[in-house]
Amino acid sequence: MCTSIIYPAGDYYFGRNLDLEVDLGQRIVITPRNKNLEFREMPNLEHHYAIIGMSIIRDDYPLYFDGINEKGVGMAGLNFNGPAHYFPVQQGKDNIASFELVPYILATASSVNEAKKLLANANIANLNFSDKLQAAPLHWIIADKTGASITVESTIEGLKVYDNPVGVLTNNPEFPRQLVNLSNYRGISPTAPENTIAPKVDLPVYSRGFGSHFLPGGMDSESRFVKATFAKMHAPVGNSEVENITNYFHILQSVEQQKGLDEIAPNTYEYTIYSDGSNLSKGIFYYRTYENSQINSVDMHKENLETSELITYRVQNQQEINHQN
Ligand SMILES: C[C@H](CCC(=O)NCCS(=O)(=O)O)[C@H]1CC[C@H]2[C@@H]3[C@H](O)C[C@@H]4C[C@H](O)CC[C@]4(C)[C@H]3C[C@H](O)[C@]12C
Repeated sequence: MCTSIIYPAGDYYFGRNLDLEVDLGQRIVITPRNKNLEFREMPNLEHHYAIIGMSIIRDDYPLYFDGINEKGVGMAGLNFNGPAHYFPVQQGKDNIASFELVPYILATASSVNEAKKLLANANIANLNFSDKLQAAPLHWIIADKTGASITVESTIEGLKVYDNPVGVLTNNPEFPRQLVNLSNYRGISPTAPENTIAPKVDLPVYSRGFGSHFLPGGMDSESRFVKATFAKMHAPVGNSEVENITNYFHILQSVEQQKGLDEIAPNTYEYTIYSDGSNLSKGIFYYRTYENSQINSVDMHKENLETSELITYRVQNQQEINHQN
């Protein structure tokens, strides 16, 4: 499972938890402005916005899981197994393969509004990157540095682009159903509720945190959607970049998957392989991993973005304990 959020704190911070049972060997990849990006059914992009994010590289192509661009647009692909449906190439449409969608949008959109325009005539084409890397069933969240956010879902009914008023995405079911389900938790609150069930009976508030007594805590997608929304909506705004990115990771940790809790096959468990988040205005990419709780960062603007070759950083996966004696 995965969870993606946009967190407002003066600047906006965007990223995700990547939950899976295997580490795919991803790296932090910067696609500079002059890296020729090829698309199966669309014209090549020789010059475009620079991108930074988590990705694997195959045949010199960045297969981004999530990322942001230099204009402050962020995008993440999350599993959508079941409802996801991609279509044959269609004449008269902008045919984009699912694995091309993140690089395509981030290379060309400077805002969520521009992304919407690009998607207006899009068809997510059922093309595989290769026999080994077949199309993954995904849906996507796109957000920008103004705080705008949309969800993109290609189902049997066609391509849907929804405004995302909570700035959260997890997995199944379809996005409108996640919002309907959220209504069930209208009463969840950081403060203790009034006794409305039996006002004349003394029902003591015997514990702190009463307002979130009915907050779901499961690993499933609906539970994470509700919990991440609650955590995000009530997260404080810090006074510095460090405070803000610290708050940001606390939100994602509220829906982190610990090893051993989500068995997807005998003795095989899904877990939060990495969490990442970027300051959309500053172009700084932060991440932690399951093994390394320290927050690491890569600033895209410290690289020469006018170049034409992919730039990669190894994911720091080693835990460094600060031994104090
Ligand atoms: C599995 C990842 C999503 C994590 C997630 O949502 N897990 C929830 C599982 S579930 O709901 O509980 O079943 C997705 C996110 C981005 C995906 C990758 C990117 O789309 C880039 C390429 C695309 C290729 O077509 C397939 C390999 C791949 C490298 C994808 C592998 C995999 O599907 C990734 C890594």
